[in-house]
Amino acid sequence: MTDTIFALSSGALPAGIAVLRISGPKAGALLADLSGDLPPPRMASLRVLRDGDVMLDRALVLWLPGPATVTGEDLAELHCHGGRAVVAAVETALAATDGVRKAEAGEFTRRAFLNGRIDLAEAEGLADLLTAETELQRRGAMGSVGGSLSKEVEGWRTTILQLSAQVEAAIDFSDEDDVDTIPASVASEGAVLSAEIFAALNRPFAERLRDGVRVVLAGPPNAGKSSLFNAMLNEGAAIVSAEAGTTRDVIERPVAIRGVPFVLIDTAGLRTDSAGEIERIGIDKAQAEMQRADIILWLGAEGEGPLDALEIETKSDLNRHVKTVPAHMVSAVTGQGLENLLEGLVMRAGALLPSGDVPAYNQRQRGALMMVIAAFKDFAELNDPLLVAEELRYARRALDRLLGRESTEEMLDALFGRFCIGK
Ligand SMILES: Nc1nc2c(ncn2[C@@H]2O[C@H](COP(=O)(O)OP(=O)(O)OP(=O)(O)O)[C@@H](O)[C@H]2O)c(=O)[nH]1
Ligand SMILES: [K+]
Ligand SMILES: [Mg+2]
Repeated sequence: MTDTIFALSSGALPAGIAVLRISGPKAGALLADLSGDLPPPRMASLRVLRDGDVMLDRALVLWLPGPATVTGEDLAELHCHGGRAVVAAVETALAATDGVRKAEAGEFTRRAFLNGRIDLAEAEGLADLLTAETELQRRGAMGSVGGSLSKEVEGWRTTILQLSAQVEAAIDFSDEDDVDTIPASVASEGAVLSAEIFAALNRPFAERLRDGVRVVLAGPPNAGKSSLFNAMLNEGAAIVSAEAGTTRDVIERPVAIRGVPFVLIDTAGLRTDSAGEIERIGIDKAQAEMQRADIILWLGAEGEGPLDALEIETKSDLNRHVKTVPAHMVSAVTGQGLENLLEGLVMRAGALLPSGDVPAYNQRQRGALMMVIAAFKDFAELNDPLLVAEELRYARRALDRLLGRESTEEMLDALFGRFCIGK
């Protein structure tokens, strides 16, 4: 029999309320033992919880019989007082029963998946949601949890099944030794599907929301990179001084600007002459960061930075007007132009990040979509229906894997390990 699992599903203790969730075949019996009777299903009831003769707490309890629950199993919830001793006492009482134990990280969600309550893409979205720190990340993850990603993939899967049916019919109706006609519609519909999936692969990746847009501040020594970096973060993270070559190491800070996740990166000033050994290493690192950057703020002489960099005129309080057409003029001292710069970055990030309106695919999911495209690649040239049927099966299986209908234990461990205990 499956273990019955329990965990604290609410936040860290002490807290106003602690929600203990129990899932599995013994959930009902445990609840009845603790609260004296099994309360009516799906209604919050106030009960005194007891372990034998010992009163543990007065709690709001919920009895949610399966399978129509989040885990697909019998479920009970105890809304206790959020003291450490109270929760510890209730947990000890629960664990005393055979076949009942504390849940592992992500185990509730894993059961929901195994019981078909959510598919794998939704579980991944949920993992992202629990770690989301910005509003945009939350909306992106909602796209998976709400099932818009799964719906899109389901649509492709249905098309593949229909194509398979057409090919199977062609095989059935042809003569034994003359199996070489594939309906023209199969090739054309296959090409349309393949193009659609290709377009989806070209959307911004789901990971981009988690990792943030990388903005690198670059330019010669003393251009004011570290000063601007500090001003944008509103903190003194980087050392600023009048000495050229102050910054050596790369300094990076994640920051949410208007709900959009960014990583700001301060780098060593670029120069070839008079740089000592340590500074030289810093310059190499700066150049590597510029390669990786999504957006480069160029604080050096106009036109001397990378082609797609944003020309920034710094120290605008000094009224030097050294650039003819700067994208932004800013002063780290007075804060002039700073808001405009941040606004401009948010606008630029829009094109680089998933919008939340269209599904975004993560690396694992993109791998599956690539396999579908590979299966469709030589479709038009294959005139053996048996081969085409095989390719279609392969494509369908790739989508099944995407949705988790064919998943390995190893992959599940990796995914559900990302969750915290109690989820
Ligand atoms: N007036 C004025 N001075 C600034 C401004 N920003 C930076 N400075 C000054 O310019 C000098 C260099 O600033 P940093 O921020 O250290 O320049 P950096 O580009 O990081 O220099 P390195 O790390 O050495 O490459 C310091 O003396 C700053 O006080 C500004 O907006 N206005
Ligand atoms: K400096
Ligand atoms: Mg610096």
